[in-house]
Amino acid sequence: MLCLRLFKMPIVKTWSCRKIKRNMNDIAVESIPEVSATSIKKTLRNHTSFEEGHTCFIMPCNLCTRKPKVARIYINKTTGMFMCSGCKITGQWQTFETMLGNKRSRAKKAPQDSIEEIEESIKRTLDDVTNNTTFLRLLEEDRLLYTLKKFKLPVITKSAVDTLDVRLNEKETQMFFPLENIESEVVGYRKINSAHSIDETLPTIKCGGILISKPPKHKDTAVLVPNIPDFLALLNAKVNSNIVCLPNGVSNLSQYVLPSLEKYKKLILWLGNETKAWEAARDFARKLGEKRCLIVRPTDAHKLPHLAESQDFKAILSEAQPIWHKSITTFANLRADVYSDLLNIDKVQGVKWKRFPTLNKILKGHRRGELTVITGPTGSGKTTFISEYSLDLAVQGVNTLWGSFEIRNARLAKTMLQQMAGFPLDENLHLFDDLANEFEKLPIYFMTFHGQQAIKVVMEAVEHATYVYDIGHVIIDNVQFMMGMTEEQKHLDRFWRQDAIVQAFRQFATRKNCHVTLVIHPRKEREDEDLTTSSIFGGAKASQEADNVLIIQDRRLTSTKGKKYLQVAKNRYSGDLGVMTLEFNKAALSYQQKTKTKEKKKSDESSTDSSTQDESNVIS
Ligand SMILES: Nc1ncnc2c1ncn2[C@@H]1O[C@H](COP(=O)(O)OP(=O)(O)OP(=O)(O)O)[C@@H](O)[C@H]1O
Repeated sequence: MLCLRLFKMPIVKTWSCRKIKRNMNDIAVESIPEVSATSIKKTLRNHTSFEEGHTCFIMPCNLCTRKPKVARIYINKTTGMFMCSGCKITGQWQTFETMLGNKRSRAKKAPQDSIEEIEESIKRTLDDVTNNTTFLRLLEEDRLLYTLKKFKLPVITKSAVDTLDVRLNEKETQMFFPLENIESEVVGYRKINSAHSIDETLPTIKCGGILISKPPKHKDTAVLVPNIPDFLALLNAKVNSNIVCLPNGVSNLSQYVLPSLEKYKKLILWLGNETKAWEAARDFARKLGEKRCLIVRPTDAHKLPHLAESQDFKAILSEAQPIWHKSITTFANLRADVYSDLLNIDKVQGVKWKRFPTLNKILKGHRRGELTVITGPTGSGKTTFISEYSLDLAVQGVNTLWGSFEIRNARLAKTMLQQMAGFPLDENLHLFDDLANEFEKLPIYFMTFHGQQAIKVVMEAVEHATYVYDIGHVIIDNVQFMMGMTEEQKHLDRFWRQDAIVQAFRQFATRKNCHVTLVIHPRKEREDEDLTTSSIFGGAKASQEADNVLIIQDRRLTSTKGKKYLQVAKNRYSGDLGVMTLEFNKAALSYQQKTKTKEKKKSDESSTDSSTQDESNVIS
């Protein structure tokens, strides 16, 4: 309860268990709409004419009463989320259906109170910023130079600054970049700080505003960059395309900004050379429609614009490559991919754990699109370990979705918080707020399922979250909680049912380029024997389909000096196998590997028994 209250967890009504909850800075509860592009089309056809855009269905808005011009409604093809360019109302597909009069309710109007609320919050933000700031372009040249440097922004020409309606507060500590919606109306600001804290979108990302260069270029092309400095560097270079700064950088691409990008036929993604940026480019392209996306390949010759302002930007943009390959392709088309894979071998190997260097040695890193299965005796610490392994990755920006069916989310969050802190929380309650604030910033989402669930329902929630939050790592603890029987499954035995679940997650991981970690209990085995890949419960499917198999082995029961360790029993990426000793720090609930001094290493090597000397034993 303490955790619930202090984590500001929203109270979730129980009308449906099909919810995903973000219990951190964004406390919105997202219900999972049961929609597909086909079902949306079918409903729309019965009511009105519509166009099919790259990411949305677009139709005139007959619902909004105060139209500035011809207002249009944009309906996301994947989630059914709608947004009106006139009154700015936005909501879930079910609400839209209700407004169309398709459901039980006969209401045919958008709820006026929500429209007023949205308009009011936009107006308040715009007034607030206008009243408390002046245009950056009004500064004298010397002062402008000084201010740009203070904000660590590229030094751009006065004529480039003149094209933007950027505003500066009186103290010259905050800058406000205008965000426009699809109708080129300013609907908010992106606020940056001279103290370099995290940028803020005002009033909310739900207004769908993006930062676009001015004046608009007639060409239907836009270059998408992750940061304001990149935006300014390209603006200064007068590239021949529109420039758009993504509101959340490479962290995620919100569905609310997709309508604002509908008008571009060609999008060039220039997101940078980091692993995260590289993955984001592929994910975002899928969301934006791969066929209209080109990518600036991450090579050393293509740094982000603000990192090397002397690069030939125009040449780099003209060499951007399509991300989409036809079903049949040739090596000539793949050549650029192969080259950049080889050039970025370290990044291709995945995100490295900070806490588990031995895992990096064996597995090389955590890669998208793979399936990891972890097993171990009951109570051996599977959840505790996976919690820390996923926390480590989330701290490094891996967007993570947890499905904890066995233990409550609040308890899991408490474990993670303690692992992040490294000390017992109950003895340090005075530090709680600071820690919780830090934890809230992590891209971790929790599914609110508890107890037995049908695989279909879970998969829908996982697919939805992956689209909306750009999830890169899904953890299911544990698979046995999806074995509940539906009518069609009654004839299948438990092994077959589990195989079907593993198969579903395998396909999901590959299709969505998302890493899935499944916790699976072992079969009943003799306690004095080590577990092996064939000890995993179910048929052979789990170990066959998995890219990585991790087993927690507990030798403490069979040997006086025996330890607990994690065995990598399968590793499809490099083939290396090995073990990592798990030394438990109860105060931190952590298995974090200690960095040993040379002397300690020497004395350990001479004293460990054969079963445990394998601290970082890699078998190639
Ligand atoms: N090496 C360890 N030594 C002592 N206690 C541990 C160790 N690892 C985990 N624990 C504690 O043991 C308890 C059970 O751990 P955990 O829930 O992670 O195990 P599990 O394998 O996931 O369990 P289950 O099989 O029930 O799913 C927790 O309270 C955890 O803090």
